[in-house]
Amino acid sequence: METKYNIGNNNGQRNGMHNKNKFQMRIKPTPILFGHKNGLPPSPKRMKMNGKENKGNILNGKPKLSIQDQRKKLPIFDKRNKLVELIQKHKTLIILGETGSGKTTQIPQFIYSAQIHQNGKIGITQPRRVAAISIATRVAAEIGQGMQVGELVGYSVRFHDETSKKTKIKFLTDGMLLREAMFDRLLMEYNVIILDEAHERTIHTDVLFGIVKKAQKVREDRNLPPLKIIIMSATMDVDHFSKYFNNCQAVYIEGRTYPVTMHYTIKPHDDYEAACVATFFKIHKEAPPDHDVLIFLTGQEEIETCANRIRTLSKQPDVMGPPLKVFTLYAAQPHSQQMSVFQPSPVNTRKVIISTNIAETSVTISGIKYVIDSGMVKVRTYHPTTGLEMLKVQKISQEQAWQRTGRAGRDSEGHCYRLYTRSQFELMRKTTVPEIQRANLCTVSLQLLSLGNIERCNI
Ligand SMILES: Nc1ncnc2c1ncn2[C@@H]1O[C@H](COP(=O)(O)OP(=O)(O)OP(=O)(O)O)[C@@H](O)[C@H]1O
Repeated sequence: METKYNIGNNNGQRNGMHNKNKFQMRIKPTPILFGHKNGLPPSPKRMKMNGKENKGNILNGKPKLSIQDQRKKLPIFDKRNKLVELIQKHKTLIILGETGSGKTTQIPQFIYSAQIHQNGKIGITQPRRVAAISIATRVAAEIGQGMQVGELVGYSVRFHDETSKKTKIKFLTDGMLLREAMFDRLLMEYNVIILDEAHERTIHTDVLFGIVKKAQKVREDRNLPPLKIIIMSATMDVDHFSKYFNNCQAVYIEGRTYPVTMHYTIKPHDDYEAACVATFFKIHKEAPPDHDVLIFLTGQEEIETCANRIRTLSKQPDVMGPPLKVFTLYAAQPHSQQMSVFQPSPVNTRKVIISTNIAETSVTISGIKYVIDSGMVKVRTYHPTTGLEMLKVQKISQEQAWQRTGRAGRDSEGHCYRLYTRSQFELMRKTTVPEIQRANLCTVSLQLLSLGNIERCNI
């Protein structure tokens, strides 16, 4: 089952890519085999079973279920009572569940319905604003009854606060919670704090681990309302986190929503941008029009170049495929442009989104059937000797690869094309280097200083 393909003319490409052969690539669809312990993706057997269960719920590749029925189909839904019981029992809990199993959208609602928050707020952190806003919007829609974001469910991201006195379920970026902690280090507004996507190990989340742990202890010592802490991810190192939180309990939610078929390249190749374009056109030629595509690249320039190539090539007479809408997604874009990727594409039109790792975790973009993973990411690195901060393009970790895969298979079965070989994947780091080990710590040190968490600081 090998497919060889090439696409035509590639005018205007970067890096001297004027050779048609550069667009040739062989992709071998290979079912992936994984043993599973720490929240890594499921075995093919289980994926198949889930596929069977869910097949009848798809219409032209899109779910035909009501939003409430979609909730009920999530793997997490029938574990609700057990989860509520565990959350009630433990002051700190780690929850692991496969991507798309329903952790982020459902657990805050379970806590709210069971009144575990005791009229305080439930705060759920996200590493990125796009995720915080889109999830708050989804949860408000799930609660329904004409619920608007900013009422019971709200969000707070830099320069934008969409909450009110009524807000009990508040999604916020980890940076915003850190900022709130500078004004109230015991975080008294919240009775439950969920630190989501813990595997990302952003500086803000790492610092928050310490802040919430301390706030919990001080509140306990002073007989103040208790603070419950929940740490969540699909791909984290449970033992490590459990040890940090005094050997707290961890629970694993089995099952994913829809199966994702994995495809690895047979041979390594050295131009991932060209490979992304070639893979996209293979899909574009063969897949039904309502099957949308998400491509992971590293940064703005690369993404815009790739978007322009796709737009240009799609207009060529010898390129087959339905009408196309090309979107880009990266941090420097205005908010409205970022959120436009969530708009459904017109009937019989394919949507392709080319994104940085903004779309890597937490985000559900309805209609995405295919993920193309370049295997690369741009990261901020700090050189202590020169004092310079640089953006460096490097290979992703296995954790990140699984998160990218998890952007497909959320509202129907999906495919993930990894533009690296299986052995290259196996050579990748298992986990991502925590940002705190590679970034400039000046800002965060000052924040901690203002919190009184650093007693002497020789900067
Ligand atoms: N905006 C949305 N539109 C359509 N479906 C959505 C949306 N948000 C969530 N869903 C559905 O809810 C499911 C659960 O999403 P949720 O974000 O809770 O999963 P998760 O377990 O937190 O995943 P991850 O670990 O990838 O963040 C998705 O797989 C999808 O089926």
